Amino acid sequence: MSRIKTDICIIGAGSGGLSVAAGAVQMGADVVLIEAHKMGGDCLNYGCVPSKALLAAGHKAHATAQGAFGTEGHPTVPDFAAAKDHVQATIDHIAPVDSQERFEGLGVRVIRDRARFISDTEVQAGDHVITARRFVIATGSRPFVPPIPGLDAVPHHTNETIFELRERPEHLIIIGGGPIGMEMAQAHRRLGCKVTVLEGQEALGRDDPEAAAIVLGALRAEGIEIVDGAQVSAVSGTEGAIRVETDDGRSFDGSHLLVAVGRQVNVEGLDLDKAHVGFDRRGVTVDSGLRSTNRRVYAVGDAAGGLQFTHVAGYHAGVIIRPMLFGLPAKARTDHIPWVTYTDPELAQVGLTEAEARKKHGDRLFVARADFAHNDRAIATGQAQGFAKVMVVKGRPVGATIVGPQAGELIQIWALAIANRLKMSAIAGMVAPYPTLGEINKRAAGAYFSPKLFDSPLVKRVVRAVQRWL
Ligand SMILES: Cc1cc2nc3c(=O)[nH]c(=O)nc-3n(C[C@H](O)[C@H](O)[C@H](O)COP(=O)(O)OP(=O)(O)OC[C@H]3O[C@@H](n4cnc5c(N)ncnc54)[C@H](O)[C@@H]3O)c2cc1C
Ligand SMILES: NC(=O)c1ccc[n+]([C@@H]2O[C@H](COP(=O)([O-])OP(=O)(O)OC[C@H]3O[C@@H](n4cnc5c(N)ncnc54)[C@H](O)[C@@H]3O)[C@@H](O)[C@H]2O)c1
Repeated sequence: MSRIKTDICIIGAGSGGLSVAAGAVQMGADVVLIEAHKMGGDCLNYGCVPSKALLAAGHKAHATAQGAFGTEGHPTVPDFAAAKDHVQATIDHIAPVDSQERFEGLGVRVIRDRARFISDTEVQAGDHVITARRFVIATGSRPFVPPIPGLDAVPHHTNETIFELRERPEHLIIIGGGPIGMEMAQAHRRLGCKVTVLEGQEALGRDDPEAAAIVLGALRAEGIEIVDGAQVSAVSGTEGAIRVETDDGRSFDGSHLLVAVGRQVNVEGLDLDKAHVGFDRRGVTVDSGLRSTNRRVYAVGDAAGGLQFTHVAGYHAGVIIRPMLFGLPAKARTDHIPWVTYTDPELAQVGLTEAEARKKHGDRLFVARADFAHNDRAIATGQAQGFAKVMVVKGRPVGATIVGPQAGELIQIWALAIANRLKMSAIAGMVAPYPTLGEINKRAAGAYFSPKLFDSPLVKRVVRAVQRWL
């Protein structure tokens, strides 16, 4: 048994753990990083990266099939295996950034084994016992596979296996209409599969309903069957002939099954009780500074039990570096976190949705809105569908929703504004290049000011008075 003493011991080399390790070691801390499986975690291997690569392959196939503006479309059956080659090539391209070699090059000691606490101050991983001043739990999450009768006996995929499938599913049934379900639905549809999404409540139910309706309408128009209120209650059959039943007595037949009904955090097996670290099924119990019930132990990313996104894991890393390295206080905010569903059209959100803002701020809320139908660039590119709406309270944005082309890029200015508590005037005062999709944000800011300027009797009186003197 080897004994190692270090400043910071991180469990999990996914988005969160890698960000803490890179930051801490480059600022002079002694760092041990423990990974049981693949460097890069979910995002690189089974999540963001393969899903966006598969969507990109689907979007290309779709654009080729469609043609546009006088260029003839070529409705061929896309090469599904080639799309998977693109997925793997994308992972391979990015992997060196997350690799053991890179982190060892930075000075991190990387241990490839499963870690568990053996006391308040010690973690064991294989033959190593690591004593550290601070520990970081960055163990992420895995797909939740619900106890649906029959499911364990029926071949099914999760995000951990679907990207390996090289033969095109004839008819993919997806249980769950969240972001994973909808992104995978469109990628597979555009790569030539028949797709049915069975959603127990409402598809994209966490998003603004008006924006979600635009995405769902577009997906349905491509031929994806999306069934709301379809709570799956039983599954039967074999590969190629799968039957899914819902609790209202309906049944759906398909060739393949993908389960995408949410995530389960990886906290079991860590022996957290031996370190007096509290947890429940949502994750490690943390305070606003991401510190657990054991003051030496922090949690970041999916394991911290909040929003589950790669950029949140990265943000968490920045938050805990301050107290761990400098002894300074830090708090994690959630009000400025954006998220994007990368369907076509994209759906992006930061801060409060309209409904949340209405509930929190009541009559003080002003919703400033602009439509892509009036955005010249969107018209020129044939993408003039969707909108931006900005929730404004006392002259400052508290939330923004964008649905339409490149919504994920366009939301960033509102993420900046909310993070820095900028006023709407900061956006309205910006000159946006013409013609860009980004003008929609300036126009939304303008929509906030225009009633104050154009509908105000006071402004009109002042202008008339000044005109007499000029
Ligand atoms: C299909 C899909 C698509 C997604 N798309 C996006 C997206 O577009 N944008 C976005 O922001 N987010 C996306 N996400 C979410 C994102 O992948 C996660 O939020 C992110 O990976 C969380 O990072 P993490 O560091 O907390 O955990 P992970 O990346 O899961 O890393 C945790 C690591 O800890 C290791 N580990 C666990 N237990 C132990 C142990 N006991 N000892 C040692 N190592 C251990 C695991 O092997 C893993 O490598 C997507 C997720 C999925 C599933
Ligand atoms: N673009 C992105 O940033 C992105 C993409 C994919 C995933 N993610 C992350 O991964 C997380 C998990 O995504 P997800 O889509 O798996 O989960 P989710 O919790 O967002 O959605 C799961 C859906 O499954 C439904 N459901 C649950 N049980 C069901 C049943 N028995 N029958 C039918 N429907 C059922 C739920 O009502 C819900 O709408 C997301 O919350 C997000 O944090 C992010």
